[in-house]
Amino acid sequence: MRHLLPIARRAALLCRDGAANGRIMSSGTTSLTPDTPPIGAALSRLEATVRERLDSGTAASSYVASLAAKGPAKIAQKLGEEAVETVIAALAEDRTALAGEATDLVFHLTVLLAERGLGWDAIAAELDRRDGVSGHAEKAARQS
Ligand SMILES: N=c1c2ncn([C@@H]3O[C@H](COP(=O)(O)OP(=O)(O)OP(=O)(O)O)[C@@H](O)[C@H]3O)c2ncn1[C@@H]1O[C@H](COP(=O)(O)O)[C@@H](O)[C@H]1O
Repeated sequence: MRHLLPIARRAALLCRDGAANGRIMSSGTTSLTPDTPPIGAALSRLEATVRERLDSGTAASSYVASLAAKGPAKIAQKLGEEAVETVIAALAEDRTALAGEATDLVFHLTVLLAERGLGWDAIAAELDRRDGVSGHAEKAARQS
């Protein structure tokens, strides 16, 4: 179900299932599971595990190691597949599916970043650098 080919079937299932229940938070975002750890802690823990698997995991016992053994192009392909599935879930207005697919997406991005020698600290630094800079203003500065 997670491959690109059956996407139409998956989209139909997602549409049939309809919107999932979600708890609306004061920020306007939706939490499906209360009392979860901060995202930074979750990403750091995942990154540490992924790095350990890339360094010393075996394909037989580790999905990360088995994916890495197929090379960066395969990791990138999986990331692309998960991106498409995330879009499908979003358009199906199924929050549970969207959270699951977005998690798959973030997981595979973590693997790709780590395999390329990057970690979430680099992304955090770039987000921090961009903080408060309007996208419109940044684009206008680029064009002038
Ligand atoms: N978060 C995840 C995670 N999310 C998704 N997946 C796996 O990602 C794979 C992708 O899904 P697919 O259905 O597309 O996989 P597939 O059909 O086997 O893919 P291909 O045949 O196309 O390669 C599935 O095997 C999922 O189980 C994950 N595998 C691992 N993790 C984390 O990574 C850690 C290390 O995992 P291992 O390397 O397996 O020990 C785990 O402890 C988790 O924290």
